[in-house]
Parts: sequence; structure tokens; C-alpha cells
Amino acid sequence: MATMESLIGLVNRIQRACTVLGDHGGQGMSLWEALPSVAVVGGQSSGKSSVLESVVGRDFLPRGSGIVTRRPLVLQLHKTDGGQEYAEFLHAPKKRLTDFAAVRKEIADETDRITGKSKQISNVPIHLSIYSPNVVNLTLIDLPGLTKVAVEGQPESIVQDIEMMVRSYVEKPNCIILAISPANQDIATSDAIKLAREVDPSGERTFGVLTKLDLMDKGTNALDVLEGRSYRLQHPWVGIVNRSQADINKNVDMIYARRKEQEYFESSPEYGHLAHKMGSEYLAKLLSQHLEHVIRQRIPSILALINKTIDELNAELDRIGRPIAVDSGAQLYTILELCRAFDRVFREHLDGGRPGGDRIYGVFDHQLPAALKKLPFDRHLSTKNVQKVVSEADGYQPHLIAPEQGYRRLIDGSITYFKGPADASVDAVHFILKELVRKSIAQTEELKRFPTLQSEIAAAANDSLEKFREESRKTVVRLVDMESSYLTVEFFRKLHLEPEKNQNPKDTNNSNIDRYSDNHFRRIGSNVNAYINMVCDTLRNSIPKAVVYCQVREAKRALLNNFYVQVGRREKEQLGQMLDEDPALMEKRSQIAKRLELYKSARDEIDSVAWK
Ligand SMILES: Nc1nc2c(ncn2[C@@H]2O[C@H](COP(=O)(O)OP(=O)(O)OP(=O)(O)O)[C@@H](O)[C@H]2O)c(=O)[nH]1
Repeated sequence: MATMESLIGLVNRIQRACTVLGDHGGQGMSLWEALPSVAVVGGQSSGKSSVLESVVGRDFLPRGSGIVTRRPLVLQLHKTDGGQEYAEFLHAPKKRLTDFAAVRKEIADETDRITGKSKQISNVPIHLSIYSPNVVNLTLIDLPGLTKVAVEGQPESIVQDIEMMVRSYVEKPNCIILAISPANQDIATSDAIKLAREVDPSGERTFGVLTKLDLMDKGTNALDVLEGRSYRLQHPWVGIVNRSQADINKNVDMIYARRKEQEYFESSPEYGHLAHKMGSEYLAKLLSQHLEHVIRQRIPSILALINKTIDELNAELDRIGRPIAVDSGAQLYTILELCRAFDRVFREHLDGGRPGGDRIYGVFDHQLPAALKKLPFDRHLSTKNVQKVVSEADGYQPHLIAPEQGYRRLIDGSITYFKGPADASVDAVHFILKELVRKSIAQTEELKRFPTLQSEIAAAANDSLEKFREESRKTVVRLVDMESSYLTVEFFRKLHLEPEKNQNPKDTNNSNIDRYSDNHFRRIGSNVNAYINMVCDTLRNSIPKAVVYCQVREAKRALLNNFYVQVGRREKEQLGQMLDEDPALMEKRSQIAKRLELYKSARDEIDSVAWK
């Protein structure tokens, strides 16, 4: 079973942690908002500071006429086992103040630091912790006093500004409201009760505190209020007698004042029967008990919130990547893993898991055939050119039967044209592969955080692609050259037989004359054209095979092979450099890691307290 002190002490620790993290409960459900606190609310001069001070048991709040509290004061009370009391401001950590007059001065100075010396207000809180054996563990928030009119030097809006600020604290469902009303005023006019009723209509988190019981007119008493008849709250009203201004001026001791207060109730004919339920000390205990109850109820939801935040932070760390190992073996392993991840994505592009691979088929199916179709064979094999080439090949002695040399020259000349489209296919596939490398690097999630490695992989992959392109170019040129180096004999044998069959008698008669006529050269042209068409069909099929064999297949098989060899030879320092990250990202990671640690220790603390 957790003790009350450990529970509230735990809350104090978590709250301080939240504050350090800058988690003041801004947008959405923050840890801060999940934790209960106590806000002191009341009209000006209703006795707020006095109540707070007597709960704490020390004089430390700035006093003066008019509006004194101009910034919220978040006051955490920590009970210590003994030793000297001291106070510590969050804005000046590690500076222990033992002189409470200095605390009061620091509150005033820190208020001025934000608001200037004017009578302006600010909703930026001042955080103050008090460590003392004479307090119970509590978080109290002192708020500027509600007012009805602006005084000299204040803007007209101050009335609404204060109300809005106070409201922003007390409307939170986790805020316990200490509504302070002076007994010498009609409870019906109490600003504190009015606001509390608005934000907490059921009264379950409002504690009514009635101050200045000693200042009531003779013959009147506050029993109607204290016994809940005037205004009913779920919690009992607590009556208080604070030090009067005269007591303060005389520096009346706080402990002494508490004793006097207790005596006042015990000896009072009206309140004697309520004495054990009255006074500042009782109020402090009542608050602690209530807080314990509330925190106990909240533990499951606080834990849920912490766990949710831990999950979110873990997910965020996974997304931006965990810290990398420092020894070279692990670094090498990480680099190889990252390369493999890239390689996987790259292959998916080629194999159809991701788009892009189909563009290679597009080269073979459209680009290559279209380029082949556009080759200028019409011109090259025109009757005129055929005649020119054949005649040149014949030289001074025209051919007797068939222009063997002429045929060869015409065929060689035509086949050379195929080199253009073959080369173009090699280049087109090269650029597609290069683009896929670029895309794959961008799409490899794991690589995102390593810009240096990204560019090294890109450079290595492009180097390989360049080599594959050279190999491919050599191969397709060879395919074309092979067509020149040995012609298909079968084709010409068939050709030799065909014209005899088709010739009409007239042609036969005039065959000698025809041999050197246009018709003769046209026939040669058309024979060569038919042969070239056959070669074209062959190359249309074999060029894609060569390109895939040399470039696509190799890219899939061995894109980073050279890189792996190089990386394997690198020293630790170079490996570390390859894993360099964006400094902003590293900073972000360490921030998240810090938060994660904090939330985890908060969870451990809650666990240890909750199951004690
Ligand atoms: N006699 C007597 N005087 C009290 C009591 N409570 C407060 N006072 C006096 O009332 C004056 C105002 O009290 P504070 O505690 O400063 O009131 P406050 O609500 O903090 O005032 P602001 O900070 O100005 O809003 C002081 O002079 C106190 O001494 C009380 O119970 N009895």
C-alpha cells in the first residue's frame, strides 16, 4: 500500500519533470493535465496569500496593497525528514534559498521580469518548490486575485484578463479548487464561489474556505456557511483565522499563529463543536487526503498516458532510426544491411513489385522497332545507289554472272546502319536503370537518415551501370558485326533459283541486254533489301537479349559487388563517416531518447509506488 507522501511526492516529481520538458499542458492531453493540483482562487484581499502561507507554515509571499500576485505561482511542497527548510525556483535550479524573505523578493522580481514594473499580469507561471519537515506534499497554484474594477495604471481589460487566466487553471477537470471567501462579506457575493460554481457545478472538486471569521460583526456568525446551509458543497467548509495585518506588522510567528487559531476555535462558543474540523492545519490535511484519493483514481489513466507516450516515442525513434553502433564490425554490418535493403527495393522495381521495370520492355517493344523502321534503306538501296556501288565494286571489269562484290558492299553498308539503334537501346536501358537506382535510394526507408551513404551507394551503383553499359555496347556491336562477317548462304541459293522460275520468255530473250539495265539493279536492290529485312528480324530479337544479359541481369545480380569489396577494406573511421547523419536528425533523436528515458522512469516510479 502506497503511503500518502510517496503518492503525492511522486506526482510532484512527475510534474517537475514535465515542466523541465516544457510540457505545461498546452495542446491536447498532456501528462501535466492528467495530474491533480490545487489552485487557490478568491477575490483580492480575501486572504489567499494568508491561507497559502499557513498551509506552508512560512511567510514567503509578496505582500502589498493592490494587485500583488500578477503571475500564477506553482508551489510544490515537499515534506522532508528533517534538516533545514529551503526553497528552490525552477528558473534558478540548484540555488537553495533558506531565507524566505529572499524567496518573497525573488517572486516579486521574477514577476517583474515578465510583466515589467507595471500592474500588468502574465499567465507564464513561476515554479517554486519548498522543502521542509513542516509541510505535507502538495502542489498549490496561487493565482492573481479576482477583481471587479481596474485600478490606476491598469488597462480596462484587466478584470476579464484575470478571470480568463484563473478560469484556464480551474476549468481543468484535474484542478482542485480552493475557493477563498472572507466571512465578513456576504457569501452570495463571493467571486471565488461564483467562478467555482461555473467550472465545477457538482462541487466535487471545490473546497470552500472561509477566512476572517474573527472580523465578523459582533453578534453574527458563519455557522450557516460552515455547516453547509448557505451554500452546499460536496466537501465540508473549512473556517480559518489568519493573522491580521497588525499581527503581520508585529512579525507574529506562523507556528504561534496556528496555535492561536486552534485556540480561537476551541474556545469559541459558536464554533467549539466544529473545532476539530477547522483551521489551516486541518485544511492542509484535508487537501492531502483528497489528493491521495484523486491520484489513486488517476493512476491507471496516468499510466495509460505514459505508456501511450512511450509507444509514440518508440515509434518515432523507429521511424527516424535508432542510434548506430560504434564498433567497426557492427558498423560494417549496418552498412551491408542498408545496402541490401536498397538492393531489395531496386530489384522490386525490376521484377514488377514496384513500377519502372516495364519501361525496359518499352525500349524493346517500341523504341527499338521504331528506330529500325526508320533506317534509310530506301535511300541506300535505291536503284541509283545500287548501280553506283555495284559499278564501283566491279571496277574496270563489269561482273559477268552476279555482282558478288557489289552484293557484299551493299550488305555491309546496310548492316552498319544497325549500330545506331543497337547503341540507342543500350543507352535507353542504361538511363532507365540509373533512374531506378535514384528512385530506389529515395524509397529505401532505412537509408533516409544516412545522406553520405546514400550518395556513396548511388555513386557505386552508377559506376557499375556504366561498366555494364560498356559491356553491353560491345556485345550488341559484336552482334551487328557478326551479321557482316558471315552471310546466310541459304538465302542467296534460294534467290538464285527463284528468278529463273518467274522469268517470262521475253525477259529470257533479252537477258543480256537487261543485265545492266535499271531492272537489273532494282532486282539487286530488292534482293539486298530482303536479306537486310531478315537480318533486321534477327537483330530485333537478339539485341534485347544482349542488353538484358549484359545490363539488366547484371544489375540485378551484381550492382553493388564492387562496393561491397571496397567497404570491406575500409577502416573504422571511414565506416563511421559513411554513417554520418543529418545533425538536426541526431539532435532530434537524442531529444526523443531523453524524453523516453524520463517517461520510462516516471512509469517505473509509479509502478514502484502503486504496487508497494
Ligand atoms: N484578522 C484577520 N485578517 C486577515 C485574515 N485573513 C487575511 N487577513 C488580512 O487581510 C489582508 C489581505 O490578506 P491577504 O492574505 O494578503 O489576501 P490576498 O487574497 O492574498 O490579497 P491579494 O494578494 O491582494 O489579492 C491582510 O492584511 C491580512 O492580514 C483573517 O482571517 N483575519
